[in-house]
Amino acid sequence: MAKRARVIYNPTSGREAIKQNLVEILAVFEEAGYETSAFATTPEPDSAKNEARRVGREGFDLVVAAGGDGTINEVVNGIAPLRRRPRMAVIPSGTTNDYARALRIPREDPVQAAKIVLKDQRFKMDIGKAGENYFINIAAGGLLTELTYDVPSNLKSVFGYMAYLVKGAEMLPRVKPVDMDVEFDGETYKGKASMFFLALTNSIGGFEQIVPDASLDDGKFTLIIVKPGNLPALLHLMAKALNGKHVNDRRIIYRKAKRVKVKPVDERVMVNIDGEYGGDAPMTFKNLHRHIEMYANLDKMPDDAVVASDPEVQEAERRFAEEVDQIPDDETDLDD
Ligand SMILES: Nc1ncnc2c1ncn2[C@@H]1O[C@H](COP(=O)(O)OP(=O)(O)OP(=O)(O)O)[C@@H](O)[C@H]1O
Repeated sequence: MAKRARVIYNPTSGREAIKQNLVEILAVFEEAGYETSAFATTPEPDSAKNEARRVGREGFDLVVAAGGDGTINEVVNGIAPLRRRPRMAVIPSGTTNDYARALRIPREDPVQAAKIVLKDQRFKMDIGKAGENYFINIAAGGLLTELTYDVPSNLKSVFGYMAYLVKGAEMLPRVKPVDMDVEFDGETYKGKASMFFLALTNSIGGFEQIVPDASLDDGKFTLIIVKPGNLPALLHLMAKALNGKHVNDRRIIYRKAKRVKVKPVDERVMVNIDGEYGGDAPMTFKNLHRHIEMYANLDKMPDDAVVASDPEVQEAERRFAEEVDQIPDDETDLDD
């Protein structure tokens, strides 16, 4: 029987880029040997997820998630619980496109993104399970969580993670460290933390240095716990994170872990999963090793200058650096 592919696309995302190129995109998957059909998502919740699950159950061989990060996350959530899971491909058309960045898939032209399938390069990617939800990029609690809800989406789209940082500088006085127990692969952190995050890729909001050594299929999350600090201390840490120098900073815990449990002692901690609210802690996070087979561009590409070359991101970086520069060094110590 011919291999079957379903392109699940968000007709509204990225100025309708996918919709406008749909005929060509379908032709690419046909050329790759798939009998290909398309499904346009609707505004109803879980539309992409339900369709992905349906075709997965029907035995389709490939599901193509075409849209923004939200659509891709839904497709993953649709197929992740299935025993027999179809392969996945990604055509980015949203604004941040973190997954496409991590998979080195072209982000400007959806037809070029589709053509990655013709290289026939695939690998089995780790995904995370957070409570009952699945994620492929990041789960976070504390500062980052609040920021994601507060940053207007147009700002988020232009500046990516930089927007979180700039906005974060304004919000930090409101961010209270929370007492929590974090268990990770037999170790425990007990104490106050400003934020924690668990990353699967090294691309978070278009910001590639936060997890400089992330591997997509090592079976482990990169866990970062940010210990409490005053406003300048945290800003300083973020400035270091801009060039990946935070990994050995004593104000954070930086570990690889397969299983992480976060338990706040008595306060509410909202958990952000791939950019959306995903429930409250206590929550257990599991790394599902090599769970989804994914088409990617596995050729070694030149070091990504992508973020740095974006003038808007550069401007955000400059503004952020200015703010951090105004902080006297002696204020950057921990206040715990
Ligand atoms: N036909 C549609 N009409 C209106 N909204 C839709 C439709 N299909 C999906 N949506 C909504 O689009 C959202 C998902 O957007 P998606 O992540 O694909 O793109 P984006 O928001 O442009 O990208 P990004 O997340 O990268 O900013 C979901 O909230 C979903 O309900």
